[in-house]
Amino acid sequence: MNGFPFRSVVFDLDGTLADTAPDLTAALNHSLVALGRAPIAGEAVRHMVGHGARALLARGLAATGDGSEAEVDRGFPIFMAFYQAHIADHSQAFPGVEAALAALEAEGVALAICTNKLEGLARQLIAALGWEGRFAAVIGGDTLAVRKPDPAPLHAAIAAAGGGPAAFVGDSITDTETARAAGVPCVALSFGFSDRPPEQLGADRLIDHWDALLPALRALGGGAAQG
Ligand SMILES: O=C(O)COP(=O)(O)O
Ligand SMILES: [Mg+2]
Repeated sequence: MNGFPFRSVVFDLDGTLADTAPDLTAALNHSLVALGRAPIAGEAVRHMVGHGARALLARGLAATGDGSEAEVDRGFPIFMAFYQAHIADHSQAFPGVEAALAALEAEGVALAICTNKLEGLARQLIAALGWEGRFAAVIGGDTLAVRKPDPAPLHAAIAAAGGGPAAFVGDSITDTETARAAGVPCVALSFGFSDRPPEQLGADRLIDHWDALLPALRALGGGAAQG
């Protein structure tokens, strides 16, 4: 056992490891315009992310008119084709991510991802950001039969990373609810895509920059962290 309190740390993807809002916004607006809708401002789209591509499209369609399943079915292939072709045109890691991941690796901590992004899209994005092979597990929204806030995907990510003590790092209420349901301590970022004030996420620790992650994890300790 190393001196670090956690053996594995699991990360959310959109709004946590990477600012993917510009490319998600472009894909959503491409789809909306193709269906004869008005585009939506990027700032509004940010807060619609976190439940997967279909949910983002459903929210965008509902905000601009008919949000029925039939409309989502119509728009989904349009969204997917565009997003897959432009998944990392503008998406990038948040400042400090690389240094924090390297510092955790230097502590011998295993890294994993638990996202509601479709696993295929998550893997495509991870490769585009140069992170292929860096994460012991990538659990997406369609990897299991359930997705966040169900605790199963987080448990699966922790198990694939070699087990606990584990902590989860995310940006949304979905992430903090997932962590609570899983009995895993949670650090939330204040600068992600949350649709509510970050102080209301109910995280064990809230950080304003990735530079603060390791001190927050150390302060959090491993006592309650069973994966
Ligand atoms: O909504 C998505 O595409 C996924 O979002 P997440 O990575 O924050 O879970
Ligand atoms: Mg997120």
